[in-house]
Amino acid sequence: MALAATKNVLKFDSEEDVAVALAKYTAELSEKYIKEKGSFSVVLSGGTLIDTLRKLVEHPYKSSVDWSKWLIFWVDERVVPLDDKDSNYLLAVQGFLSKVPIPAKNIYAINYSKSPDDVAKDYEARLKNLVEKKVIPLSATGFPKFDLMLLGVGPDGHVASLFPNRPQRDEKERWVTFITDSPKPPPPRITFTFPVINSSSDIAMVVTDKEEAHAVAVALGRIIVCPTLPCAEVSATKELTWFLDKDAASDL
Ligand SMILES: O=C(O)[C@H](O)[C@@H](O)[C@H](O)[C@H](O)COP(=O)(O)O
Repeated sequence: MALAATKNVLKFDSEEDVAVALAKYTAELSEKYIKEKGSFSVVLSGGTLIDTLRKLVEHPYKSSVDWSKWLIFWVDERVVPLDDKDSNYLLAVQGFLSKVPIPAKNIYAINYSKSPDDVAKDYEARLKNLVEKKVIPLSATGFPKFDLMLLGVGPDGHVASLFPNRPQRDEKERWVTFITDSPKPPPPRITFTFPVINSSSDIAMVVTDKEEAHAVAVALGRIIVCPTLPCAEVSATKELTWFLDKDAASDL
């Protein structure tokens, strides 16, 4: 029988404390997974997460983490050129990836010059190829199993680009899907689906804003809404860890 995954809720006085704890957590998982399996697959989101990761590119982690073994993916991406101000790739390059020596071939940006549907299909095909080559393992659920996903939550309770009142949150077959009417701009995006997100080994939900306090309270079962919010549907196969500052935890 599979053991139930652990859920941790960590509350901190300030966003700065969240950043310190998130860097330590990520560096420790990096060491653990590289020891166990020779690589560390990390899935990024956009938004404030990249800034909250800032301590990871500072001493001591900048030199102690084995960046050569990291593989980088995006849980969601805006379908815009990679040098567009709205690109999650550009955000991550500027705030994180340009500061550490992750090999360029290990950074899986989208091929953006197609329709959103085709961009999603292309990203999914590339993931399938990595699974075939055993770069990314397949989970028992039949979906790829990433080591760590770093997710933010929107004020409306979205995660990745899975929004309330949009059908993408119910997708059960595709690994990567698309949206052309995202309520959060810009409208065209691709996103991992829940079966992929919930097949991850570890997930960190990083929330540092008062605006998201209601969504956090729903996700952690303190407030019930029907239907529930996408952020309440996230689960990990090993550990789901919430990193909250005082503001984000204020409705708990
Ligand atoms: O493309 C994006 O914008 C994101 O990936 C999105 O899912 C984000 O993580 C949340 O909207 C939280 O954003 P904040 O951290 O900025 O609140």
